[in-house]
Amino acid sequence: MVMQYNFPNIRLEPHEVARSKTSATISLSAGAIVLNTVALSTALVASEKGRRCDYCHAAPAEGRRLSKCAGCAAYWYCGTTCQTKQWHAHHRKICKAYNGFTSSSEYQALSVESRVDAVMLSQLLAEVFPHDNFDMSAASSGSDLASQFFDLLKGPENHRGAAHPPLCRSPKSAKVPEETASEISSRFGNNNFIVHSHLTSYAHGVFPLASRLFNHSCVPNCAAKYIITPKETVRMEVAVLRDITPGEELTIPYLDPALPLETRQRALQANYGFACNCELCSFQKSVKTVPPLPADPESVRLLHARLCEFVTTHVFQVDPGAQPPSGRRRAAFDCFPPELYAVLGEQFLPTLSEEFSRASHEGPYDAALSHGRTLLALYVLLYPQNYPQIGMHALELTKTAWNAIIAGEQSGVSSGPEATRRLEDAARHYLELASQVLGAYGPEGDEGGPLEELRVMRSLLYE
Ligand SMILES: C[S@@+](CC[C@H](N)C(=O)[O-])C[C@H]1O[C@@H](n2cnc3c(N)ncnc32)[C@H](O)[C@@H]1O
Repeated sequence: MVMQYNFPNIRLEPHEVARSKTSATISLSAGAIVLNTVALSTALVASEKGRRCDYCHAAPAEGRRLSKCAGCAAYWYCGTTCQTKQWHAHHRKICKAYNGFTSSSEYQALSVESRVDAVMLSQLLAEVFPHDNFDMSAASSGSDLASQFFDLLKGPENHRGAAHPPLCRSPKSAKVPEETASEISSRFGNNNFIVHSHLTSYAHGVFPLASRLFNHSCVPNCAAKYIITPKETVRMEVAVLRDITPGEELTIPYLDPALPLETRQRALQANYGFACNCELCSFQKSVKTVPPLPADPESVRLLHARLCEFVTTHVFQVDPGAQPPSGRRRAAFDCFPPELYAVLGEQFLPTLSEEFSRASHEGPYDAALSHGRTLLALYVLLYPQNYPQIGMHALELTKTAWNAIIAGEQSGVSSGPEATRRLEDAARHYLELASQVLGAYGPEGDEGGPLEELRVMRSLLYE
Protein backbone atom coordinates (compact mmCIF):
# COMPACT_ATOMS: atom_id res chain seq x y z
CA MET A 1 0.00 0.00 0.00
CA VAL A 2 1.34 3.46 -0.89
CA MET A 3 1.05 5.73 2.12
CA GLN A 4 -0.38 9.19 1.55
CA TYR A 5 1.15 12.17 3.35
CA ASN A 6 -0.61 15.52 3.31
CA PHE A 7 0.62 18.54 5.19
CA PRO A 8 -0.03 22.27 4.99
CA ASN A 9 2.83 24.26 3.35
CA ILE A 10 5.07 21.29 2.47
CA ARG A 11 4.88 18.41 -0.03
CA LEU A 12 6.61 15.06 -0.42
CA GLU A 13 8.13 14.72 -3.91
CA PRO A 14 10.29 12.17 -5.73
CA HIS A 15 14.06 12.52 -5.30
CA GLU A 16 16.54 11.10 -7.77
CA VAL A 17 18.63 9.16 -5.22
CA ALA A 18 16.95 9.51 -1.80
CA ARG A 19 13.50 8.10 -2.89
CA SER A 20 11.73 11.29 -1.82
CA LYS A 21 12.27 14.79 -0.49
CA THR A 22 10.08 17.43 1.11
CA SER A 23 9.68 20.82 -0.52
CA ALA A 24 7.96 24.02 0.53
CA THR A 25 4.74 24.77 -1.34
CA ILE A 26 4.63 28.42 -0.17
CA SER A 27 7.15 31.03 1.03
CA LEU A 28 8.19 30.28 4.59
CA SER A 29 9.79 32.67 7.09
CA ALA A 30 12.55 31.87 9.54
CA GLY A 31 10.95 30.41 12.66
CA ALA A 32 7.98 28.77 10.87
CA ILE A 33 7.18 25.26 12.14
CA VAL A 34 6.70 22.83 9.25
CA LEU A 35 6.17 19.66 11.27
CA ASN A 36 4.89 18.91 14.75
CA THR A 37 4.90 15.19 15.47
CA VAL A 38 5.05 12.68 18.31
CA ALA A 39 7.53 9.88 18.99
CA LEU A 40 6.72 6.22 18.41
CA SER A 41 9.23 5.42 21.12
CA THR A 42 11.90 7.16 23.20
CA ALA A 43 14.48 6.05 25.75
CA LEU A 44 16.47 8.25 28.14
CA VAL A 45 20.26 8.02 28.10
CA ALA A 46 21.75 6.44 31.25
CA SER A 47 22.83 9.74 32.84
CA GLU A 48 19.23 11.06 32.70
CA LYS A 49 17.56 8.01 34.26
CA GLY A 50 15.97 9.12 37.54
CA ARG A 51 16.42 12.78 36.63
CA ARG A 52 13.53 13.01 34.16
CA CYS A 53 10.19 11.25 33.92
CA ASP A 54 10.67 8.24 31.63
CA TYR A 55 7.31 8.95 29.98
CA CYS A 56 7.03 12.74 29.48
CA HIS A 57 10.73 13.65 29.99
CA ALA A 58 9.87 16.50 32.34
CA ALA A 59 12.37 17.09 35.16
CA PRO A 60 10.65 17.32 38.56
CA ALA A 61 9.84 20.81 39.80
CA GLU A 62 11.94 22.10 42.68
CA GLY A 63 11.09 20.26 45.90
CA ARG A 64 9.34 17.41 44.01
CA ARG A 65 10.74 13.94 43.43
CA LEU A 66 10.13 11.31 40.80
CA SER A 67 8.72 7.99 41.92
CA LYS A 68 10.19 4.76 40.64
CA CYS A 69 8.43 1.74 39.20
CA ALA A 70 7.88 -0.69 42.08
CA GLY A 71 8.52 -3.62 39.74
CA CYS A 72 11.93 -2.87 38.23
CA ALA A 73 12.96 0.23 40.19
CA ALA A 74 14.59 1.38 36.95
CA TYR A 75 11.87 3.56 35.36
CA TRP A 76 10.96 6.84 37.02
CA TYR A 77 7.78 8.89 36.72
CA CYS A 78 6.52 12.33 37.68
CA GLY A 79 3.15 10.84 38.65
CA THR A 80 0.65 8.03 38.18
CA THR A 81 -0.67 9.46 34.89
CA CYS A 82 2.71 8.98 33.19
CA GLN A 83 3.34 5.65 34.89
CA THR A 84 -0.03 4.27 33.76
CA LYS A 85 0.41 5.50 30.19
CA GLN A 86 3.91 4.00 29.99
CA TRP A 87 2.72 0.73 31.54
CA HIS A 88 0.06 0.27 28.86
CA ALA A 89 2.31 1.48 26.04
CA HIS A 90 5.14 -1.00 26.64
CA HIS A 91 6.45 -1.25 30.17
CA ARG A 92 4.18 -4.18 31.12
CA LYS A 93 6.09 -6.28 28.57
CA ILE A 94 9.52 -5.25 29.81
CA CYS A 95 9.34 -4.55 33.55
CA LYS A 96 10.00 -8.04 34.92
CA ALA A 97 12.91 -8.69 32.59
CA TYR A 98 14.55 -5.26 32.73
CA ASN A 99 17.16 -5.78 35.45
CA GLY A 100 18.20 -9.19 34.18
CA PHE A 101 18.46 -7.70 30.71
CA THR A 102 20.63 -4.73 31.68
CA SER A 103 23.00 -6.92 33.68
CA SER A 104 23.28 -9.54 30.90
CA SER A 105 26.62 -9.95 29.13
CA GLU A 106 24.94 -9.23 25.77
CA TYR A 107 23.72 -5.84 26.99
CA GLN A 108 26.94 -5.05 28.83
CA ALA A 109 28.93 -5.71 25.65
CA LEU A 110 27.08 -2.91 23.84
CA SER A 111 28.34 0.66 23.57
CA VAL A 112 26.59 3.22 25.76
CA GLU A 113 24.62 4.51 22.75
CA SER A 114 23.64 1.01 21.57
CA ARG A 115 22.30 0.18 25.03
CA VAL A 116 19.79 3.02 24.74
CA ASP A 117 18.78 1.72 21.31
CA ALA A 118 18.38 -1.86 22.57
CA VAL A 119 15.92 -0.65 25.22
CA MET A 120 14.12 1.55 22.72
CA LEU A 121 13.81 -1.29 20.20
CA SER A 122 12.34 -3.54 22.93
CA GLN A 123 9.82 -0.83 23.82
CA LEU A 124 8.97 -0.24 20.20
CA LEU A 125 8.27 -3.93 19.53
CA ALA A 126 5.99 -4.03 22.57
CA GLU A 127 4.20 -0.96 21.29
CA VAL A 128 3.79 -2.03 17.66
CA PHE A 129 2.55 -5.52 18.61
CA PRO A 130 0.49 -4.97 21.79
CA HIS A 131 -1.25 -8.35 21.39
CA ASP A 132 1.92 -10.29 20.54
CA ASN A 133 0.46 -11.35 17.19
CA PHE A 134 3.51 -10.03 15.25
CA ASP A 135 1.38 -9.49 12.16
CA MET A 136 3.53 -7.09 10.17
CA SER A 137 1.07 -6.65 7.31
CA ALA A 138 -1.62 -5.50 9.76
CA ALA A 139 0.83 -3.23 11.62
CA SER A 140 1.98 -1.62 8.37
CA SER A 141 -1.43 -1.02 6.79
CA GLY A 142 -2.92 1.63 9.10
CA SER A 143 -2.40 5.36 9.11
CA ASP A 144 -0.79 5.60 12.53
CA LEU A 145 2.83 6.01 13.67
CA ALA A 146 3.48 2.27 13.48
CA SER A 147 2.50 2.02 9.83
CA GLN A 148 4.49 5.17 9.07
CA PHE A 149 7.45 3.41 10.67
CA PHE A 150 7.11 0.47 8.25
CA ASP A 151 7.15 2.95 5.37
CA LEU A 152 10.68 4.11 6.27
CA LEU A 153 13.77 3.13 4.32
CA LYS A 154 15.96 0.42 5.81
CA GLY A 155 19.46 1.30 6.97
CA PRO A 156 22.47 0.27 4.87
CA GLU A 157 23.97 -2.11 7.43
CA ASN A 158 20.79 -4.16 7.52
CA HIS A 159 20.93 -4.80 3.80
CA ARG A 160 24.05 -6.76 4.72
CA GLY A 161 22.03 -8.81 7.21
CA ALA A 162 23.46 -7.40 10.44
CA ALA A 163 22.05 -8.87 13.66
CA HIS A 164 19.50 -6.86 15.63
CA PRO A 165 20.35 -5.63 19.16
CA PRO A 166 19.39 -7.91 22.09
CA LEU A 167 15.76 -7.54 23.21
CA CYS A 168 14.22 -7.15 26.64
CA ARG A 169 11.01 -9.18 27.05
CA SER A 170 9.26 -10.20 30.25
CA PRO A 171 8.97 -14.00 30.67
CA LYS A 172 5.20 -14.04 30.14
CA SER A 173 5.30 -12.06 26.87
CA ALA A 174 5.56 -14.09 23.69
CA LYS A 175 9.02 -14.26 22.14
CA VAL A 176 9.44 -11.91 19.17
CA PRO A 177 10.12 -13.90 15.96
CA GLU A 178 13.63 -13.28 14.60
CA GLU A 179 12.25 -12.12 11.27
CA THR A 180 10.05 -9.48 12.95
CA ALA A 181 12.86 -8.21 15.18
CA SER A 182 15.20 -7.95 12.18
CA GLU A 183 12.58 -6.24 10.04
CA ILE A 184 11.92 -3.58 12.67
CA SER A 185 15.57 -3.23 13.57
CA SER A 186 16.47 -2.69 9.90
CA ARG A 187 14.67 0.69 10.05
CA PHE A 188 16.14 1.62 13.38
CA GLY A 189 19.67 3.02 13.05
CA ASN A 190 18.97 5.43 10.20
CA ASN A 191 15.65 6.62 11.64
CA ASN A 192 16.75 7.41 15.12
CA PHE A 193 16.99 10.94 16.54
CA ILE A 194 19.02 12.30 19.42
CA VAL A 195 16.49 14.16 21.58
CA HIS A 196 17.84 17.31 23.22
CA SER A 197 16.91 20.18 25.49
CA HIS A 198 18.75 23.48 25.00
CA LEU A 199 21.07 21.51 22.68
CA THR A 200 22.11 19.03 25.39
CA SER A 201 21.15 15.51 24.37
CA TYR A 202 19.20 13.46 26.89
CA ALA A 203 17.36 10.68 25.01
CA HIS A 204 17.01 8.78 21.73
CA GLY A 205 13.69 8.78 19.89
CA VAL A 206 11.96 7.37 16.82
CA PHE A 207 9.81 9.96 15.06
CA PRO A 208 8.59 8.18 11.91
CA LEU A 209 7.04 11.20 10.19
CA ALA A 210 10.17 13.31 10.57
CA SER A 211 12.29 10.43 9.25
CA ARG A 212 9.98 9.98 6.29
CA LEU A 213 10.03 13.65 5.32
CA PHE A 214 13.50 15.10 5.72
CA ASN A 215 16.72 14.39 3.91
CA HIS A 216 20.08 15.46 5.28
CA SER A 217 22.22 18.45 4.42
CA CYS A 218 25.29 19.81 6.26
CA VAL A 219 23.88 23.23 5.26
CA PRO A 220 20.31 22.53 6.41
CA ASN A 221 17.53 25.09 6.21
CA CYS A 222 15.55 23.45 9.05
CA ALA A 223 16.34 21.97 12.46
CA ALA A 224 14.50 19.68 14.86
CA LYS A 225 13.65 20.74 18.40
CA TYR A 226 11.76 18.96 21.15
CA ILE A 227 8.77 20.11 23.15
CA ILE A 228 8.41 18.67 26.64
CA THR A 229 4.88 18.78 28.07
CA PRO A 230 4.22 17.20 31.47
CA LYS A 231 2.09 14.03 31.23
CA GLU A 232 2.40 13.83 27.43
CA THR A 233 4.90 12.17 25.14
CA VAL A 234 7.65 14.41 23.84
CA ARG A 235 6.93 16.12 20.50
CA MET A 236 9.34 17.06 17.76
CA GLU A 237 8.92 20.32 15.91
CA VAL A 238 10.87 21.10 12.77
CA ALA A 239 11.66 24.82 12.58
CA VAL A 240 12.67 26.69 9.43
CA LEU A 241 16.00 28.47 9.98
CA ARG A 242 15.86 31.05 7.20
CA ASP A 243 13.38 32.42 4.69
CA ILE A 244 12.45 29.76 2.12
CA THR A 245 11.03 30.15 -1.39
CA PRO A 246 8.33 27.83 -2.80
CA GLY A 247 9.84 24.66 -4.31
CA GLU A 248 12.99 24.67 -2.13
CA GLU A 249 13.81 21.32 -0.54
CA LEU A 250 13.65 21.33 3.26
CA THR A 251 16.54 19.54 4.96
CA ILE A 252 17.73 18.83 8.48
CA PRO A 253 21.20 17.83 9.73
CA TYR A 254 21.61 14.14 10.63
CA LEU A 255 24.82 15.09 12.47
CA ASP A 256 26.74 18.15 13.59
CA PRO A 257 27.74 20.05 10.41
CA ALA A 258 30.85 21.38 12.18
CA LEU A 259 32.34 17.89 12.54
CA PRO A 260 35.36 17.35 10.29
CA LEU A 261 34.51 16.47 6.67
CA GLU A 262 35.95 12.93 6.91
CA THR A 263 33.97 12.19 10.07
CA ARG A 264 30.72 13.40 8.50
CA GLN A 265 31.26 11.50 5.27
CA ARG A 266 32.14 8.29 7.11
CA ALA A 267 29.14 8.49 9.45
CA LEU A 268 26.66 9.35 6.70
CA GLN A 269 27.92 6.48 4.54
CA ALA A 270 27.96 3.94 7.38
CA ASN A 271 24.66 4.87 9.03
CA TYR A 272 22.61 6.15 6.11
CA GLY A 273 24.30 4.76 3.00
CA PHE A 274 24.93 7.95 1.05
CA ALA A 275 27.74 10.34 0.19
CA CYS A 276 26.80 13.91 1.02
CA ASN A 277 27.34 16.45 -1.75
CA CYS A 278 26.02 19.54 -0.03
CA GLU A 279 27.78 22.85 -0.61
CA LEU A 280 29.83 22.58 2.61
CA CYS A 281 31.04 19.06 1.72
CA SER A 282 31.78 20.12 -1.87
CA PHE A 283 33.78 23.11 -0.66
CA GLN A 284 35.71 21.12 1.94
CA LYS A 285 36.40 18.31 -0.57
CA SER A 286 37.86 20.93 -2.93
CA VAL A 287 40.42 21.88 -0.27
CA LYS A 288 43.04 19.28 -1.09
CA THR A 289 45.54 20.06 1.65
CA VAL A 290 44.85 21.53 5.06
CA PRO A 291 48.12 22.93 6.41
CA PRO A 292 49.03 22.48 10.10
CA LEU A 293 48.48 25.39 12.47
CA PRO A 294 51.47 27.73 12.72
CA ALA A 295 53.65 27.03 15.76
CA ASP A 296 54.34 30.57 16.97
CA PRO A 297 51.65 32.45 18.92
CA GLU A 298 51.91 35.61 16.83
CA SER A 299 51.09 33.72 13.59
CA VAL A 300 48.16 32.01 15.35
CA ARG A 301 46.90 35.39 16.50
CA LEU A 302 47.15 36.69 12.94
CA LEU A 303 45.27 33.64 11.63
CA HIS A 304 42.44 34.30 14.11
CA ALA A 305 42.31 37.97 13.14
CA ARG A 306 42.23 37.15 9.41
CA LEU A 307 39.43 34.63 9.90
CA CYS A 308 37.33 37.20 11.78
CA GLU A 309 38.05 39.78 9.08
CA PHE A 310 37.11 37.38 6.29
CA VAL A 311 33.85 36.33 7.95
CA THR A 312 32.98 39.96 8.69
CA THR A 313 33.53 40.88 5.04
CA HIS A 314 31.53 37.96 3.61
CA VAL A 315 29.08 36.50 6.09
CA PHE A 316 28.45 38.25 9.38
CA GLN A 317 29.74 41.29 11.22
CA VAL A 318 31.73 39.57 14.00
CA ASP A 319 32.55 42.78 15.89
CA PRO A 320 30.27 45.71 16.74
CA GLY A 321 30.94 48.80 14.71
CA ALA A 322 32.45 46.96 11.73
CA GLN A 323 30.96 47.38 8.25
CA PRO A 324 28.22 44.73 7.74
CA PRO A 325 29.03 42.25 4.94
CA SER A 326 27.53 42.69 1.53
CA GLY A 327 28.26 39.19 0.15
CA ARG A 328 26.37 35.98 0.80
CA ARG A 329 27.35 32.66 2.32
CA ARG A 330 27.76 30.89 -1.01
CA ALA A 331 30.28 33.52 -2.08
CA ALA A 332 32.16 32.98 1.20
CA PHE A 333 32.97 29.38 0.25
CA ASP A 334 33.85 30.39 -3.30
CA CYS A 335 36.45 32.93 -2.21
CA PHE A 336 37.74 31.34 1.00
CA PRO A 337 41.51 32.11 0.81
CA PRO A 338 44.10 29.29 1.07
CA GLU A 339 45.96 31.26 3.78
CA LEU A 340 42.97 30.42 6.07
CA TYR A 341 42.77 26.70 5.24
CA ALA A 342 44.50 25.84 8.54
CA VAL A 343 41.26 26.69 10.39
CA LEU A 344 39.60 23.74 8.63
CA GLY A 345 41.97 21.31 10.39
CA GLU A 346 40.33 18.67 12.62
CA GLN A 347 41.72 20.08 15.86
CA PHE A 348 41.21 23.80 15.29
CA LEU A 349 37.54 24.03 16.33
CA PRO A 350 37.63 21.65 19.33
CA THR A 351 40.79 23.29 20.68
CA LEU A 352 39.36 26.78 20.30
CA SER A 353 36.11 25.70 21.91
CA GLU A 354 37.97 24.22 24.87
CA GLU A 355 40.12 27.37 25.26
CA PHE A 356 37.01 29.57 25.20
CA SER A 357 35.16 27.40 27.68
CA ARG A 358 38.10 27.28 30.11
CA ALA A 359 38.85 31.01 29.98
CA SER A 360 35.17 32.01 30.22
CA HIS A 361 34.90 30.02 33.46
CA GLU A 362 38.30 30.65 34.99
CA GLY A 363 39.43 33.81 33.22
CA PRO A 364 41.16 35.80 32.04
CA TYR A 365 38.08 37.28 30.36
CA ASP A 366 40.03 39.05 27.63
CA ALA A 367 41.39 35.67 26.51
CA ALA A 368 37.86 34.21 26.66
CA LEU A 369 36.48 37.04 24.54
CA SER A 370 39.29 36.74 22.03
CA HIS A 371 38.93 32.93 21.61
CA GLY A 372 35.14 33.25 21.67
CA ARG A 373 35.17 35.85 18.91
CA THR A 374 37.22 33.59 16.61
CA LEU A 375 34.97 30.65 17.48
CA LEU A 376 31.95 32.75 16.54
CA ALA A 377 33.55 33.53 13.17
CA LEU A 378 34.18 29.82 12.57
CA TYR A 379 30.64 28.84 13.58
CA VAL A 380 29.18 31.49 11.30
CA LEU A 381 31.31 30.17 8.46
CA LEU A 382 30.55 26.46 8.98
CA TYR A 383 26.94 26.52 10.19
CA PRO A 384 24.03 27.79 8.13
CA GLN A 385 22.21 31.01 8.92
CA ASN A 386 20.40 30.98 12.29
CA TYR A 387 21.78 27.59 13.26
CA PRO A 388 21.01 27.22 16.99
CA GLN A 389 24.65 26.55 18.01
CA ILE A 390 25.53 30.03 16.72
CA GLY A 391 22.86 31.52 18.98
CA MET A 392 23.99 29.52 22.02
CA HIS A 393 27.57 30.61 21.50
CA ALA A 394 26.55 34.25 21.02
CA LEU A 395 24.66 34.00 24.33
CA GLU A 396 27.80 32.62 26.03
CA LEU A 397 29.79 35.53 24.59
CA THR A 398 27.19 38.00 25.88
CA LYS A 399 27.51 36.56 29.38
CA THR A 400 31.31 36.53 29.17
CA ALA A 401 31.43 40.21 28.16
CA TRP A 402 29.02 41.02 31.00
CA ASN A 403 31.13 39.07 33.51
CA ALA A 404 34.21 40.97 32.33
CA ILE A 405 32.42 44.29 33.04
CA ILE A 406 31.37 43.14 36.52
CA ALA A 407 34.80 41.69 37.35
CA GLY A 408 36.42 44.99 36.34
CA GLU A 409 34.03 46.94 38.58
CA GLN A 410 34.44 44.61 41.54
CA SER A 411 38.21 44.40 41.44
CA GLY A 412 38.54 48.17 41.20
CA VAL A 413 41.09 47.68 38.42
CA SER A 414 38.64 48.37 35.58
CA SER A 415 40.67 49.60 32.62
CA GLY A 416 38.57 52.72 32.36
CA PRO A 417 35.24 53.91 30.94
CA GLU A 418 36.37 53.46 27.34
CA ALA A 419 37.16 49.76 27.92
CA THR A 420 33.83 49.29 29.75
CA ARG A 421 31.95 50.94 26.89
CA ARG A 422 33.65 48.63 24.40
CA LEU A 423 32.65 45.60 26.49
CA GLU A 424 29.06 46.85 26.69
CA ASP A 425 28.94 47.35 22.93
CA ALA A 426 30.28 43.83 22.43
CA ALA A 427 27.78 42.34 24.90
CA ARG A 428 24.86 44.09 23.17
CA HIS A 429 26.12 43.05 19.73
CA TYR A 430 26.29 39.37 20.75
CA LEU A 431 22.94 39.65 22.53
CA GLU A 432 21.26 40.85 19.31
CA LEU A 433 22.75 37.97 17.35
CA ALA A 434 21.74 35.43 20.02
CA SER A 435 18.22 36.88 20.12
CA GLN A 436 17.83 36.69 16.35
CA VAL A 437 19.09 33.10 16.08
CA LEU A 438 17.46 31.62 19.19
CA GLY A 439 14.29 33.60 18.47
CA ALA A 440 14.04 31.90 15.06
CA TYR A 441 14.61 28.48 16.65
CA GLY A 442 11.96 29.31 19.26
CA PRO A 443 10.98 27.74 22.59
CA GLU A 444 12.07 24.14 23.17
CA GLY A 445 13.13 21.65 25.82
CA ASP A 446 13.00 22.20 29.56
CA GLU A 447 11.59 25.33 31.13
CA GLY A 448 13.89 28.34 31.36
CA GLY A 449 17.04 27.93 29.31
CA PRO A 450 18.48 30.28 26.70
CA LEU A 451 15.35 32.32 25.94
CA GLU A 452 15.00 33.11 29.64
CA GLU A 453 18.73 33.92 29.89
CA LEU A 454 18.39 36.28 26.94
CA ARG A 455 15.57 38.09 28.70
CA VAL A 456 17.73 38.51 31.81
CA MET A 457 20.75 39.70 29.80
CA ARG A 458 18.58 42.21 27.93
CA SER A 459 17.33 43.70 31.17
CA LEU A 460 20.90 43.93 32.53
CA LEU A 461 22.28 45.54 29.40
CA TYR A 462 19.48 47.91 28.46
CA GLU A 463 17.50 48.80 31.58
C1 LIG B 1 15.50 9.32 7.27
S1 LIG B 1 15.47 8.86 5.61
C2 LIG B 1 15.01 10.31 4.81
C3 LIG B 1 13.75 10.16 3.98
C4 LIG B 1 13.93 9.39 2.70
N1 LIG B 1 14.35 10.27 1.62
C5 LIG B 1 12.67 8.63 2.31
O1 LIG B 1 12.27 8.71 1.16
O2 LIG B 1 12.10 7.96 3.16
C6 LIG B 1 17.17 8.67 5.38
C7 LIG B 1 17.54 8.08 4.06
O3 LIG B 1 17.27 9.01 3.00
C8 LIG B 1 18.36 9.04 2.08
N2 LIG B 1 19.00 10.37 2.15
C9 LIG B 1 18.80 11.32 3.09
N3 LIG B 1 19.53 12.42 2.82
C10 LIG B 1 20.20 12.19 1.69
C11 LIG B 1 21.12 12.96 0.93
N4 LIG B 1 21.50 14.19 1.26
N5 LIG B 1 21.63 12.38 -0.19
C12 LIG B 1 21.29 11.13 -0.56
N6 LIG B 1 20.41 10.34 0.13
C13 LIG B 1 19.88 10.87 1.25
C14 LIG B 1 19.31 7.93 2.50
O4 LIG B 1 18.92 6.76 1.83
C15 LIG B 1 19.01 7.78 3.98
O5 LIG B 1 19.32 6.51 4.50
